[in-house]
Amino acid sequence: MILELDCGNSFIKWRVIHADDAIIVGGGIVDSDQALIAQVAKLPNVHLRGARMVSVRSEEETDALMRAITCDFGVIVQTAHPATEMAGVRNGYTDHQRLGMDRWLAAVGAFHLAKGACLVMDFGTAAKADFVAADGQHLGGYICPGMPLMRSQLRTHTRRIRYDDASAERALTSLLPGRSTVEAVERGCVLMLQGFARTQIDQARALWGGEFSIFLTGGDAPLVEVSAPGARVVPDLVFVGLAMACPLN
Ligand SMILES: Nc1ncnc2c1ncn2[C@@H]1O[C@H](COP(=O)(O)OP(=O)(O)OP(=O)(O)O)[C@@H](O)[C@H]1O
Ligand SMILES: CC(C)(CO)[C@@H](O)C(=O)NCCC(=O)O
Ligand SMILES: [K+]
Repeated sequence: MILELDCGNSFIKWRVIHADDAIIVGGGIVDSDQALIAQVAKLPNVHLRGARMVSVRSEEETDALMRAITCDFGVIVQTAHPATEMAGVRNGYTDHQRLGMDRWLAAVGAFHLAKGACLVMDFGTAAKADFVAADGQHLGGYICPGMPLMRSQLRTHTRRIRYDDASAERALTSLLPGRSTVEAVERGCVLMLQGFARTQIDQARALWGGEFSIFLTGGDAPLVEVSAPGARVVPDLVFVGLAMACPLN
């Protein structure tokens, strides 16, 4: 079995898969290294043969997690590294090392699945869009605050915006004009994300006409699905690219 890890800025997504057929044995989302180790250790009958990881955290944090996994589960952790080219995709950044590895792996994974031009949008702590042309050229992309960052900026920098997580969730049963603070903020931020998605799709259409695939990933992808008709929602898109970057067989 193989342990796969996607370390984002707020959460670590993990799963354990069978080495030969990639059948998923278990997985989850945790907010700390300790919680990750505890959850993986709780899975029954797990015999890890290896581990692979993508991280957008600092080198120190990434190394600490790698060491903890090696220490607790006895496997070496392979990490994905920046590349100028992989699986037919050419990195479009002037300095390829600067492109976030989560974006790169999602783009490579999407191009592998689409076998053609694709627009990849990832809605996590940050919202990201990346463009890969039909010939595999990555054209670059966009980064803006995602739902958690927009919401926390408003809460932090205003005095009268205060509400709890439970009311935030209730506020999103509709997107009509908000009639309370929580509704106004939560719905306003969702409309920002949806507007971001629509603008990216317009841009893809201007570049490629109708000939492209749209991929949505990240924890908040469901919030923008209605704005991207025909998009493929692939929650584990980064893992698709990760398996290509770190083959363990
Ligand atoms: N089970 C879940 N656990 C945690 N967050 C979730 C879950 N389901 C949906 N979300 C939402 O997903 C968002 C976080 O997305 P994601 O886990 O993709 O972020 P991240 O990987 O930490 O960020 P980034 O990829 O930008 O570094 C949060 O806004 C959260 O509300
Ligand atoms: C944008 C984030 C934070 C999203 O996780 C990550 O991809 C990252 O740290 N990227 C480096 C900056 C860049 O991609 O240009
Ligand atoms: K991520």
